[in-house]
Amino acid sequence: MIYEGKAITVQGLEDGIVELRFDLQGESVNKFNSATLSELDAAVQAIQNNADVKGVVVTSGKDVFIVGADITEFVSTFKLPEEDLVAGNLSANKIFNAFEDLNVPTVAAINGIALGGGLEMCLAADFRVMAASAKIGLPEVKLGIYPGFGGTVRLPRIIGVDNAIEWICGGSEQRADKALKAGAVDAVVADDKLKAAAIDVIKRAIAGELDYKAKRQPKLEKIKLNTIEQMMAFETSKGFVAGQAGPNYPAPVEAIKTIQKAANHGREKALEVEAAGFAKLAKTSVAASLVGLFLNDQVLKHKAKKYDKQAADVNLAAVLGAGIMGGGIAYQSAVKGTPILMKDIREEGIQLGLDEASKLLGKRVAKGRMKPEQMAKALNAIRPTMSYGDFKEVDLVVEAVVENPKVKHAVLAEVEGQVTEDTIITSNTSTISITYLAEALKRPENFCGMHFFNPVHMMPLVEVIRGEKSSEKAVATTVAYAKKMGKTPVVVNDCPGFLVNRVLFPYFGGFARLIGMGADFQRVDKIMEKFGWPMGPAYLMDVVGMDTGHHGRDVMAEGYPDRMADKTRTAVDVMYDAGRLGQKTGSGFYAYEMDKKGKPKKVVDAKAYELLKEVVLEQREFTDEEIIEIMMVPLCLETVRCLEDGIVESAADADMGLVYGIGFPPFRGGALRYIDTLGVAEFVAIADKYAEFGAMYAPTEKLREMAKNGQKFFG
Ligand SMILES: NC(=O)c1ccc[n+]([C@@H]2O[C@H](COP(=O)([O-])OP(=O)(O)OC[C@H]3O[C@@H](n4cnc5c(N)ncnc54)[C@H](O)[C@@H]3O)[C@@H](O)[C@H]2O)c1
Repeated sequence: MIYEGKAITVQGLEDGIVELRFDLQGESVNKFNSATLSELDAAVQAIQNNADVKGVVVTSGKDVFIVGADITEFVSTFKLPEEDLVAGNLSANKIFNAFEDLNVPTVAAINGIALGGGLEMCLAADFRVMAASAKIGLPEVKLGIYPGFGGTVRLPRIIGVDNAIEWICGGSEQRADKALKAGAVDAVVADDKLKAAAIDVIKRAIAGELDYKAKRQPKLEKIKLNTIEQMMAFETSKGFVAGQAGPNYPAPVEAIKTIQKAANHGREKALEVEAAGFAKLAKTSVAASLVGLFLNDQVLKHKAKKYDKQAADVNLAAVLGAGIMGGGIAYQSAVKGTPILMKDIREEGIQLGLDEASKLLGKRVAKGRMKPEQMAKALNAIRPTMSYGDFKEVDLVVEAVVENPKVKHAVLAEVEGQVTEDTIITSNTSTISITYLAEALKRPENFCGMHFFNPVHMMPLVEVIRGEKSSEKAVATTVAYAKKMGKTPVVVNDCPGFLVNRVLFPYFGGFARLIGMGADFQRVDKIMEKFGWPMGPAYLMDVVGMDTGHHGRDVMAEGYPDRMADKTRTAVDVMYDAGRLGQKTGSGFYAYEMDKKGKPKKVVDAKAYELLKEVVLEQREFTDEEIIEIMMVPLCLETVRCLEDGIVESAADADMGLVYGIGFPPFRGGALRYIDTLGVAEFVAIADKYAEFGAMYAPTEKLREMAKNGQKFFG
């Protein structure tokens, strides 16, 4: 054994060839944490000091090569001053350089996945052999940063600038065939031949058949493009990538600028350019938010896993109501492998649900993401019915009939009489209290909320709502079924609107207030879209449907009369009364025309402005910033209340619910992260500016305490 650490070992194989093996003790995958990096330093030195070594094969003892950096370490690292971050990257790079500069040939044997720092390790080797099933990539931009272990330097010098920009700015994983074609790897072999093939490459390099020094040289030099070629490559891609990423995600464009700035330098200087740009990105609030989001997602996955033990199997599900939601739920369940009965009381309802499912499946087939026979199988897994015939076999029911408490009470009691004593019954209600709905049931312990978002196949969130009497088994089974459907479940406690709608309605409340004070809804939409929302509030209301918004607002007003009951008629009342329900009726705040692809396209409609005059009570001037504040403060404060009231268990649950459920701008991390970014004290001061607007804008006592004590939601 030449070197033995907790993450890396180096030992002789045959004929002077050594194996440098990554195998992080106590973990299921290899990660490039700081301890592994120090071990790499020591391992490379041990190889340098051993005159018998003739070649190095880098392998992994796990199913994957290296999944990337240990992102949990980013939180504290990114808090360091910029110059310390630069110094940290440069000293890490010294280790990779020392490996690259070994006076013997090196090869990486890539199995499973090699991402981020994992791929950067491979790029520092002379040769790369890849298993056919493996994937490689540099996904750092997804965290608001770019590669910092030499990826922006080595990759363009290996696969060319255009390819490197595509890989780094897209952040996606590349399959072996694409990696080979781009020249990122030298060979692709069957998975079980990987190590043998890598050893063979090293033997040929030792024998002089393969010139490892010639292979190494371009990585040490400037990029081989002349001035005009460079301009073409960099300037064109900058425009394109900026357009794709949008102004709120700076990392991809910064990556291009870095490659460009370093293009005419050799390795050492180029790495300095990379480190400087990396440190700048690491200090942005975008990086903090996206890293936070990644870690919050891990927290949720971990929590959901804990429910596995108590969950019962769901081999057959049923959905009541084949409407917009019921059709979507049936599709999602079937596509992910759980057969489902779809019951409605109307024949045409069932047909609509089936049509929607086959349309979605057809799209997947057309995009090559599904084979026709898989489509047939999924369609067969949806069993339409107008009776309770097979309900004795059902493990879990999702009730998705109209949002009316009386109808829901009747339907829930009816279905309870048709299923077994163990069947879990859930409701997809958007706003009605689960504890209240449970009053219709003989076995309320078997009941909880399972709140999907529209469109079901696209939206990642499912709120699982624990009513007062819901058993852990009911919650656990629902969480497990949501996971099986490919969704991210967040468990919340019961209250009107649960987490997501409880928070969303105050946001609409802010919107109503703005309209009442004379703000132009189109301007509000534009500002909020620039802020990062997928659509502004007026457009969103049109998509959700004015009837849903109107009804939901009433339920919320009843639940939280102090802050959510409107004192005057609002823009939504006006639209609703005029029958302008939004996209579904062809007009709402906007009018809708069909574009060439048959999708509704919004256009300005003077009639809407005419109608709104009734609710415009004054004419105030607003800056863009004020509009953002008036919209965001109520949403953020309600999120704080949900946390304080124990509706959500943690800040991570709350923020992920908002990002996954209503498309809260991911680069802002969620409502609580947004407050942290502004500073709790600054946020409280902003809210206090609007004290005249009443309880919806009033910070809680606890938040004021946090502001006073300099506390944050995330450490
Ligand atoms: N549409 C959304 O954006 C959305 C989002 C989340 C949750 N929800 C909730 O999902 C539920 C359904 O909403 P939707 O938008 O799909 O409504 P929808 O009107 O499109 O569909 C309701 C369906 O239920 C059927 N139905 C009525 N009574 C029934 C009964 N006794 N048995 C079986 N079927 C019956 C109707 O025929 C209709 O097909 C509501 O509780 C709603 O609040 C809706």
